[in-house]
Amino acid sequence: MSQPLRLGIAGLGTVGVGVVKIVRQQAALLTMRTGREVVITAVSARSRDKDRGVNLDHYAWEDDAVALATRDDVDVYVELMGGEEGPAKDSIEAALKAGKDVVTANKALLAHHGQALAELAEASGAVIRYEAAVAGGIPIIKSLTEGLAANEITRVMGVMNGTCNYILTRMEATGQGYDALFAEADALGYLEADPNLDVGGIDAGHKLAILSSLAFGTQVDFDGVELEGIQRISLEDIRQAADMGYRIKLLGVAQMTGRGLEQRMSPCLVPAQSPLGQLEGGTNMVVVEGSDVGQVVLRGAGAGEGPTASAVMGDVCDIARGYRYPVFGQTADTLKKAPRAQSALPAPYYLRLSLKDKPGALAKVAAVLGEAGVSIDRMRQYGHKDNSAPVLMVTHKTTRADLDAALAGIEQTDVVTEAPVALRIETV
Ligand SMILES: NC(=O)C1=CN([C@@H]2O[C@H](COP(=O)(O)OP(=O)(O)OC[C@H]3O[C@@H](n4cnc5c(N)ncnc54)[C@H](O)[C@@H]3O)[C@@H](O)[C@H]2O)C=CC1
Ligand SMILES: N[C@@H](CC=O)C(=O)O
Ligand code: NA
Repeated sequence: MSQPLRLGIAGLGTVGVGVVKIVRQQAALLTMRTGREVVITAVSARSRDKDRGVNLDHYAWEDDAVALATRDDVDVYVELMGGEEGPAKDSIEAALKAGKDVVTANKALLAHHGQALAELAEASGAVIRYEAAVAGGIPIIKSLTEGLAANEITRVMGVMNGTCNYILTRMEATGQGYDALFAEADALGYLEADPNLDVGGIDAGHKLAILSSLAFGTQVDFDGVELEGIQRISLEDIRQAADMGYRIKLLGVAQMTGRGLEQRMSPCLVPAQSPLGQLEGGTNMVVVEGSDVGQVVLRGAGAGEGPTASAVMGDVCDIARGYRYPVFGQTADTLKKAPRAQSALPAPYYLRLSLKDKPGALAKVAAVLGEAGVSIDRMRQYGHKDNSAPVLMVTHKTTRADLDAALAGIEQTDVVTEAPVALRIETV
């Protein structure tokens, strides 16, 4: 039998503890499947004394992640601390420079520094694996880099943030507000250290940027993702959408067009009975369209201890077996910088407006929409609060550019009491 594969794990939170448990509980299975014993030699986290429900006595302790990453008895550095800068970045760079393979769940880091890290890995002959970084337990990175490698990918889309899907579906099911649901998502281990990354759509945007690189052979371009979070979605929006046969999902879409790479992550209405519409709780779904394979749909747990640790350990198994390929599926020097493009594909939009309750207000809004070339399909005024009158509209198909022009015009009128909520309706 080959030498054991020795892991050094930095970060002993939700994911790190999950990884320790799998290494312990599945030791025989891991050896059988990889032909190598997989062991942990050293660990690191902020607090040594914290009770994490797992016994860490057998492992060496390092206070400093860089020291852990470069230890002689560590073959694979497993970074599970998180953060796009600081110890996560420093320690991964140190590991790569020392020629050690890296496994990480850190999408923020890869979204911001993926290209530089890929170049560093290639220069040192090391690999970086990151299945856990996108859609948790769903093997989407492996699917794109291996199973679908012979396809020209035309589109990648999906629901990629467990927290947002949990909050949106639980709001609908329980009528509760954000605060209570944050606490539930936290208890399930879904939240980022800064939950604004979740509800702001940023975490899902990081994931989409990584998938775009793999799908289209481009350098990761997180700043090119058009981002919108779920913070402005109210229970009222969820109920009105349900009433029309839709559910609201934080949906990411990336596609390469003749004009450039489109990447958008925003709350959208999708048909309630569609596969995306039926996703509950922390479940994610990724849809890939390939030139030869057609459409492939992957669904599973996008966050939480077990699913995320499962993905980390899948990467560890690949390294134990000796699978090695470039970080984004092709060498870093072949990854292109794609021009950015806004979606030109027209779609209907859901609009929720809060109008001043006075004569002529609605007429003014209708006029602005008309001038921008946005026509109204359906409209409903559904009850007054104080001096405002909530109005719901569904537009005919329109481009985002025309809609943005209309929204800007509406905000300039003196008849709205707050910025409109505009959600694309996807017929997926
Ligand atoms: N929780 C989840 O469902 C998922 C998490 N991830 C990613 O996995 C990584 C870890 O996430 P969680 O386990 O949820 O986080 P966590 O907050 O539960 O645990 C983080 C661990 O890292 C340690 N740590 C953090 N900053 C540190 C520093 N500066 N120096 C030393 N130790 C430090 C903490 O002490 C803690 O042990 C993050 O990159 C996250 O985005 C990815 C997919 C799913
Ligand atoms: N905070 C993330 C964790 C997994 O990536 C999420 O909720 O999806
Ligand atoms: Na994954």
